[in-house]
Amino acid sequence: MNATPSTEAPVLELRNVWKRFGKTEIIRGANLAVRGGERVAVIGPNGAGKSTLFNLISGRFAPSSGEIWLNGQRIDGKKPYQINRMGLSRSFQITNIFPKLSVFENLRCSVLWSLGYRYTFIRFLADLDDANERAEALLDRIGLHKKRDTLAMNLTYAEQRALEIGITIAGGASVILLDEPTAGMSKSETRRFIELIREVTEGKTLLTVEHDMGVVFGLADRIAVVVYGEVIAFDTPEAVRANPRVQEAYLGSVLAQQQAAEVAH
Ligand SMILES: Nc1ncnc2c1ncn2[C@@H]1O[C@H](COP(=O)(O)OP(=O)(O)OP(=O)(O)O)[C@@H](O)[C@H]1O
Repeated sequence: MNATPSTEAPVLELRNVWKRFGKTEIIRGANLAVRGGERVAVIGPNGAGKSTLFNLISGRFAPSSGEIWLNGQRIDGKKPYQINRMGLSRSFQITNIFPKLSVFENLRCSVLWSLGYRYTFIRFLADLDDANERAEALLDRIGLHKKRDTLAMNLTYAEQRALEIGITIAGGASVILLDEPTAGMSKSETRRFIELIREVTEGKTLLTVEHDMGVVFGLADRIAVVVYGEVIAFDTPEAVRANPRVQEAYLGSVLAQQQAAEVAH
């Protein structure tokens, strides 16, 4: 949808970003300019640096050099919570969930955190009408209304992943980073989950690291291909699929493997 060229300023931009661990260069001059509202899948071979890129964008690591911009403000070197308050939210998989709180309470905690409360005020939560309303609305959006009072630890795996997405969007961030959101799901769960992600990120900018090419081609407006710490292509799914450099470096072998796996089943 939003993959046509635009003169709008990018909402997220990496400018010549490098990351070294000791002497090892993991990210080597990465450039990326993501437009508002587009869905971007980041793909590439194992160890290419996809998670490291996410860690740099979300503030877990500071770049060795280069700049990262979010909504017109420089964010490289800022702390994760500062970047979060500036409008970027990253899923941390199920480690982000409080297993002994209910689904509703998990969502409410996230809403409150985004409003500036701390978990030590948990006893006052019931009085906070605004947070309650927002948490109820989130329950609907992620399709867990029937599980409102279920402890998070008793949810199915797919439901936990849905809750994780709810927690990630709870603060109203405009840029959402999801790390392999459908990992570990069956094919039918994956299909449903892609729909959920589409719905809950409508109007937001989404970046997702993904290995499953079905998810990538089903979800992404544009695909960023990371190989050996560089973004070697950033284009529409059709253009990326047809790109000889991408075919050679990554996609040719991955698509062949996936096709072989499908034939085998
Ligand atoms: N904190 C760290 N210290 C040293 N090396 C690291 C650190 N984090 C990541 N690396 C290295 O950086 C390289 C890229 O890792 P990264 O996890 O970013 O790749 P990836 O593309 O996400 O891989 P995968 O698809 O397998 O998850 C790997 O060789 C990894 O060992």
